[in-house]
Amino acid sequence: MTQKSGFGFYRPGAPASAGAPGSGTPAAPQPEPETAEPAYLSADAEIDLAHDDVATKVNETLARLDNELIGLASVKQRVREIASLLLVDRARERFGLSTSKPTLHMSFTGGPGTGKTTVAMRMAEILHTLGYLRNAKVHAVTRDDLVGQFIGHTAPKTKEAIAKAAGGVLFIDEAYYLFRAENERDYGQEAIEILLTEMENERGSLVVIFAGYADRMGDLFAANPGLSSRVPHHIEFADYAHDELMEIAELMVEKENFVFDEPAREAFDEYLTLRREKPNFSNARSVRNAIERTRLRQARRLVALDRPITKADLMTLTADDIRGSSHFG
Ligand SMILES: Nc1ncnc2c1ncn2[C@@H]1O[C@H](COP(=O)(O)OP(=O)(O)OP(=O)(O)O)[C@@H](O)[C@H]1O
Repeated sequence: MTQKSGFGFYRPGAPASAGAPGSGTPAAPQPEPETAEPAYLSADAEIDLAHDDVATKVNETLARLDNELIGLASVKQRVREIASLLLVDRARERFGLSTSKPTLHMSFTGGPGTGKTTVAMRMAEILHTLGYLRNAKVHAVTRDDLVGQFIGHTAPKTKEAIAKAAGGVLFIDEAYYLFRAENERDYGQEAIEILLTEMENERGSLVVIFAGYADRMGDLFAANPGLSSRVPHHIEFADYAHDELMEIAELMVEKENFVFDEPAREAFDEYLTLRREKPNFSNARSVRNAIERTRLRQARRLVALDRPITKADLMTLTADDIRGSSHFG
């Protein structure tokens, strides 16, 4: 038989549910509860891992991740693996099978605009659904939010950021800036020490994700072995290939109820070739910015038209809208 009850996250050691309140008749003196033994499932109970309420919600989030992000096959695979591990842990706990509490701190390495923040948001949802986090919030910070300029300023700043993230995810973007090899007395080290303590103490209610370029993150972990040992999950985000960036552009355009006509598609393809060679190219973020500027040029073109406009006009981004970019200059 498939058990369908009690899908709230069940932690061994937590008191068993008190059950329904009384029927209204005067309460007879209740015997002392014997022990607060958790109500584990019986050995012959079954759990439908693929379809119970929690698994269904997790699968919905994974499906959303699949649909909203083009490519990233290995990232999606890693997220799926972590979710599966936690679903199985949860099932084991319900049978009273002891499982060590997982450490869920992570590093997301990769260039800008490769989807790290978006995946962090979905990860937070999954961890919340599975009961590992109290909420699904991601509090994103950078060095400046954690490290002060003067002595005594760093600890309160770091603690405040941790307090804001409590119960959810603390996402530290460009985390390697916390470590400055050239300056032993840099206050970043103080922030790292506090993070380390809180990552251990708050294991059940805070997940820290360190994000940034892989090589520089490697330096941070190499210089801080204590940090490295507390971050067991490493997920790598590759730069997108040209065709993936085209697909990302099409997806973004479609989501906003726009279309590229065929010449616009060709123009955007050329734009990408030019833009990728220039400095500060930021993968999908650059694509999003380019589309926003294209929309500005479309708007300028439409308001200048000396004829009434149609729905198709409002939806269509043309080659001219794209070729107005300075990158074609
Ligand atoms: N694979 C993808 N498919 C579709 N959209 C994507 C993809 N990757 C990123 N995006 C979009 O690009 C934008 C930037 O992504 P995101 O902020 O997640 O990246 P990031 O790696 O955290 O970047 P940064 O470090 O620059 O903040 C977002 O609008 C996101 O939705």
